[in-house]
Amino acid sequence: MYEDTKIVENDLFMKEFKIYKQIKSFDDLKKLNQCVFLDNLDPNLFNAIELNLNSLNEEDLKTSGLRPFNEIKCYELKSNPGLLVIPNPFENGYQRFLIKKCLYEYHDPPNKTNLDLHMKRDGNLWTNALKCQNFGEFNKLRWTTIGYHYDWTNKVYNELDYTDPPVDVAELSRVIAALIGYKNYKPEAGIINYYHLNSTLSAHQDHSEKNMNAPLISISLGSSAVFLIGTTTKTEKPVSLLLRSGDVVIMSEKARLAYHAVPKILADPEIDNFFQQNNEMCQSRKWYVSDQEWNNFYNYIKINRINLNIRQVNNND
Ligand SMILES: O=C(O)CCC(=O)C(=O)O
Ligand SMILES: [Fe+2]
Repeated sequence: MYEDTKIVENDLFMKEFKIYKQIKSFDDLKKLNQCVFLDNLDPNLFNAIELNLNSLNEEDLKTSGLRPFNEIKCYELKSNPGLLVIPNPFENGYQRFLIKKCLYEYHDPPNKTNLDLHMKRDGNLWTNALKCQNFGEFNKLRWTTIGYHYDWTNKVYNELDYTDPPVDVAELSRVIAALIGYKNYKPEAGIINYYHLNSTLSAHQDHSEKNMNAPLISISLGSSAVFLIGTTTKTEKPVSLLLRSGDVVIMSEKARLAYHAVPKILADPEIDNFFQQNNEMCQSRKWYVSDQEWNNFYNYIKINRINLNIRQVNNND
């Protein structure tokens, strides 16, 4: 999925990728003055998209850790129709839970990780990480697959290699899909990407899914990423978006097959803001993560990024 070795003449996507890869800090990024920050969207670049509760009710949003309906905003990038962004729609504190799940649980067998390609598991990866300085082998974790496990060699989803996606991820993605009008969305596969500050993800299209009509839903957690979103050709200059913890990107319709990439991960000077929780309100929620428990997850996530990427693979009957 991630390899796109096609050499293209006049590759403007690559040109941008190289510019952003060299950036060292948030200040550098701001000086460049080209990357779109989602907290202050330029109406010349984005259209507001009307969300719809459709078959949902406020309670469905609440159980998925989302804010009340009227507080969730969605925008479409005018230059790339179908590319939607939902700037952090989560309740305060809910991101702690998602991060905990990605670090502690979602990589457990039968889910697969890149580490399984060359080592046998010996207990839970995160429990082992905490016994080591600086998380030890856990730093080598690059991806976990859920649902239909992706076969990276043959670039297909393996029909026979399926485990139900985690319920919280499945429910959350169904709710997000419904809000943008996809009432029958089936979250059938997912990739959880784990990035260090010097990781990159090169330009690619996600075209292994049989179903190209269902949107691809992507949730950013932890450190920030410069995300490049282009069109179906690399000869067009991509737009760069800064994705911060909690931001949701949706690739739908014409943007479903757009080239995209992550040239840069940056430690976010405002990262603490995304994980604050109102303890009185949150303690009753099933997703509550106490400050004490949060500490180790926080130490990892302040210098790493997690991306949860959910797809429908098959066509609806
Ligand atoms: O990390 C991201 O934001 C994008 C990940 C991605 O494109 C993928 O997993 O296919
Ligand atoms: Fe992708």
